[in-house]
Amino acid sequence: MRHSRIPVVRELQQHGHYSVSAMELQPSVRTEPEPGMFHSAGRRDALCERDEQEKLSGVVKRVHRKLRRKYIEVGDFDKIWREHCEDEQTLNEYAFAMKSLADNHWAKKCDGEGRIEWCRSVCQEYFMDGGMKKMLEKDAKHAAAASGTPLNPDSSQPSLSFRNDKLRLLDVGSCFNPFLKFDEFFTVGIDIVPAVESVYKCDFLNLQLQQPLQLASDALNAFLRQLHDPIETLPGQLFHVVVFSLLLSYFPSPYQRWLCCKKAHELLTLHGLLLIITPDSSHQGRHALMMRSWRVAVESLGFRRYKYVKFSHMHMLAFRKVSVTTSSDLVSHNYPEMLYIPQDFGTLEEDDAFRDSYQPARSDSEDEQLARSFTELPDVSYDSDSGESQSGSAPFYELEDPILLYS
Ligand SMILES: C[S@@+](CC[C@H](N)C(=O)[O-])C[C@H]1O[C@@H](n2cnc3c(N)ncnc32)[C@H](O)[C@@H]1O
Repeated sequence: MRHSRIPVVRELQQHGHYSVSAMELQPSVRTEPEPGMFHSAGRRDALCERDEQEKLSGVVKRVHRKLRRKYIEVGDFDKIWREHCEDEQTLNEYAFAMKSLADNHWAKKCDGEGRIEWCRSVCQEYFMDGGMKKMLEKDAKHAAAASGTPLNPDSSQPSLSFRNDKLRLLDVGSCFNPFLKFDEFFTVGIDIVPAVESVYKCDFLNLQLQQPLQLASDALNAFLRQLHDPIETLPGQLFHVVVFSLLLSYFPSPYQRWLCCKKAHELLTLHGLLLIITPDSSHQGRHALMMRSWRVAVESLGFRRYKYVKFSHMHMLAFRKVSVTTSSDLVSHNYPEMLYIPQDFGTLEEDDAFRDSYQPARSDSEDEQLARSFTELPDVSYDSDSGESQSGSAPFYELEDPILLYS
């Protein structure tokens, strides 16, 4: 067997996909099951699997928690991040755990909630099945109505055809390159710690952006084929899709999340899509204000929301790039701070995507009760949503203090 240059893969090769013991995980705090509890080998297997899943998600959650704690204690994110990126053992354990969760647990039980499939279907609908055209028509109508001029029929026609062309997709925090298997994408997966060889090593926070290449699509694809590992620079306006799947909540500071969204804007072609998946097991209405706040922050960068869906453990958001330049005015608005998550305030909320799947966040009846108590109100501004979006729409006011937004 060829031994990989990637430590995580080497470990997988040496110990097999299921072995977590080699990772020197912290001992599990679960109590042993009562004798006679096992009614069948199947149940015993299920318990073993559950224990292992718990250990793996524990590794992931501990890394997130440690970063947050350090950020609160030290404050200097650059210093903390540098130290974090140098801590190879922790990073390798994390990548191993994440890949094992995806391969051996989420894939079997659909616990990952089909986030990758969701991204794929949004791209299909938007780029291939007329979604983008519909949005551009809607934009043109609004622009005409706002300016009081007649509608120009050419203004809504996208000049791009994706039927025969692959979509260039950048998967940031790719870990195990889940998009590689789809033919419609020319996938570039990047991660601070790749768990598979096809992912390039790259710290997105420190990625340098260059002037866009003025090249035809074939030449841009050729450019991507000859990328070298590690990636330290990329030209702007290169990708049709940028994916942040479970990435933003990794960072302890809202500013880092905002920086990532700003970079995504620069890396996307006009009309390209930014797909954000962020964990949250609570009912849709519970963090509706937070999601409204995210929307304002991301839209301030030159995006417009295209879709929003709440899965039981995640929010799924799609934003389309509607202007080449970023309009965000950092001085008079607090946009970066708007990309907050509950954990920023030292709450005990878990990283919900890594919650042990057998512990529901809330019972169904509690969920229903909450859903009933949540009143739908109309959106405050022009909404480019395709109609599929089902966000809870509490009235949103731009506040300077994100803590107020959260309360
Ligand atoms: C929770 S995992 C998500 C993995 C995968 N996207 C998924 O949905 O299963 C977050 C990933 O982001 C990576 N990551 C964190 N910060 C990063 C950065 N600055 N640049 C690139 N990758 C980063 C981590 O190493 C980790 O693999």
